Amino acid sequence: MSSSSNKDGLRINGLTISYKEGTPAFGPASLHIPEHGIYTLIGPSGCGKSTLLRAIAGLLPWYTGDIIYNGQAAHGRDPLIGLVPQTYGLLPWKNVTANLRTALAVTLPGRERKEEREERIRRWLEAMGIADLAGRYPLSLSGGQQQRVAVARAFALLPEIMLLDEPFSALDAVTRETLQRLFLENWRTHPVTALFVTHDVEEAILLGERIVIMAPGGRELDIIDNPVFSLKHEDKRSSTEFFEQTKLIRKVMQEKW
Ligand SMILES: Nc1ncnc2c1ncn2[C@@H]1O[C@H](COP(=O)(O)OP(=O)(O)OP(=O)(O)O)[C@@H](O)[C@H]1O
Repeated sequence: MSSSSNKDGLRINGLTISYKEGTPAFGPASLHIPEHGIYTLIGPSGCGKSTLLRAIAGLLPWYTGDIIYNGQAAHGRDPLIGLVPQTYGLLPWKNVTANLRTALAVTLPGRERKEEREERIRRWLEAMGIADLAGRYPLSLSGGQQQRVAVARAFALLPEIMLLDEPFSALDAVTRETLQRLFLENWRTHPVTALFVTHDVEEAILLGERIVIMAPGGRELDIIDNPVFSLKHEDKRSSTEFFEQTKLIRKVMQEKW
């Protein structure tokens, strides 16, 4: 492998994922996300978005083709992957700090001193604006607060790849906008290679350097440059670029879905 491929990012080559014999739930399709890139993925219900994320996360062994990270098979080498699910995935019997502590203990056993780990948990809770909720239990938190915990937990793992499966879709519009901004601010300070699945065209435009539009069956991926991404976050929605990009994406969706 050449040394340039060591920083190649996430590469999916001719990937086909099937749950059982018969029609594949995804693919065959290919996709490349450069290291430290963030792409959003939008597609109709049932086209295989979650299936793709699960396969990248190593939770679905039934695939053909390659999932490669920085030049090496992702699952032989196990790059650290943070997954943010739609339904938070928090342990209800543990408080917020203990939820993060458990995730770190499972994922990075014995890799750092206790004080360092506790400090990192504290910093990420602060970065997500929930330091005051550290001792609370998940079921006493609102959906938006639980999702902040889930995002803090994913970042605290210091993953190489972050996969987000419609993490903000259950939230009201205002909470959702706050979390989009907060997520992006944190991603900019810690630019992990990320694939963010969403149903929402606006969210895809606000958060993706490039936008992947998936056709039914996950066999065709259109990858669209996104000039909106480089604008200041608070200026994005009112920009001409945002308006034009929305039109473009809707057009592709109408043609392909
Ligand atoms: N555990 C499973 N066993 C068998 N088939 C599955 C399983 N999970 C998903 N599928 C099938 O795989 C296909 C893709 O599902 P997937 O959940 O990946 O779609 P999606 O694009 O994430 O949908 P949505 O946007 O509705 O969440 C669907 O046809 C679904 O029925």
